[in-house]
Amino acid sequence: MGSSDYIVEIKDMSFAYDTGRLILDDVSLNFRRGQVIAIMGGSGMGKTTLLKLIGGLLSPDKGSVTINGQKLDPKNLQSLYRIRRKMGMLFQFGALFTDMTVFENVAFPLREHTDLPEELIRDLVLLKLDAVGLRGAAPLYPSEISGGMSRRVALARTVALDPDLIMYDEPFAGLDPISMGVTAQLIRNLNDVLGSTSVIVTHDVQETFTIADYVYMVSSGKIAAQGTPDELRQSKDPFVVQFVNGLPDGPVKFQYPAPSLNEELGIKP
Ligand SMILES: Nc1ncnc2c1ncn2[C@@H]1O[C@H](COP(=O)(O)OP(=O)(O)OP(=O)(O)O)[C@@H](O)[C@H]1O
Repeated sequence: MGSSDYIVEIKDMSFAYDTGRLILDDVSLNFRRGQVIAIMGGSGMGKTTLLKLIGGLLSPDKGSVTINGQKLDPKNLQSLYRIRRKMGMLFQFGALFTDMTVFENVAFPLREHTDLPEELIRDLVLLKLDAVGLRGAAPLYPSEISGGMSRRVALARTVALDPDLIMYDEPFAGLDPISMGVTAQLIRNLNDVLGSTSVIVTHDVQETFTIADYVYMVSSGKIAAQGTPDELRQSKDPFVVQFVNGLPDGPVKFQYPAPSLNEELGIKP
């Protein structure tokens, strides 16, 4: 473990894809150990890109990402794999392997990355499934369980190797309100039980504010606001007010920039 209070330190980082458009523009953020951190913002604001940069799947054009005191260096693959081994990533929907049982899905990372004996794998898988309330579903196939249950199995699989840092991309997408609440509480509980740090990328203010310790709001490549959920709820910043209350128009415009409608329809004023 690094000595710093922060498991992730991002310093003056900028990133553009090949198209050249700057997706992240000189952002700095630090994730404190043990916390649940949310990254929020509208569609296409670069949230998933940020997770990929933290996971070392992309590398910054400028600035640095430090995990557990070790700077990510895309050229040093060995170090990258070692760091990544302590990360759990659940990317959008986290599809399960449909030809494997629930048990085998959760066992998969253990079999891939460890040489643990079969009895120990069995115990670890059952413990993880128990933590998400699905020990009884171990012999079932993904086609035999609901979407909400599949998400919980994917959570169990993500934490199978006891990661220090768990990243979730849109963990609530496509879930009914009850499953959303269950998933949110599970993310919080798994984080606390495992003593890890969790990062959630999401649009969902309601669920996120109930479990997050700290929230970053991303807009136009910058950190537009940050704080605890309480601080953000009380903020008078028009961007934060619009986002927290889900208002259709505000500093973030409902209309994509365009000529006036009259002009475009050829209507003379
Ligand atoms: N491989 C890529 N090549 C070029 N541009 C990309 C690539 N991946 C994403 N982008 C662009 O980068 C921007 C940020 O994408 P990203 O997926 O990080 O946003 P996001 O905030 O996670 O959005 P959403 O909430 O809709 O998933 C978008 O405009 C997207 O079109």
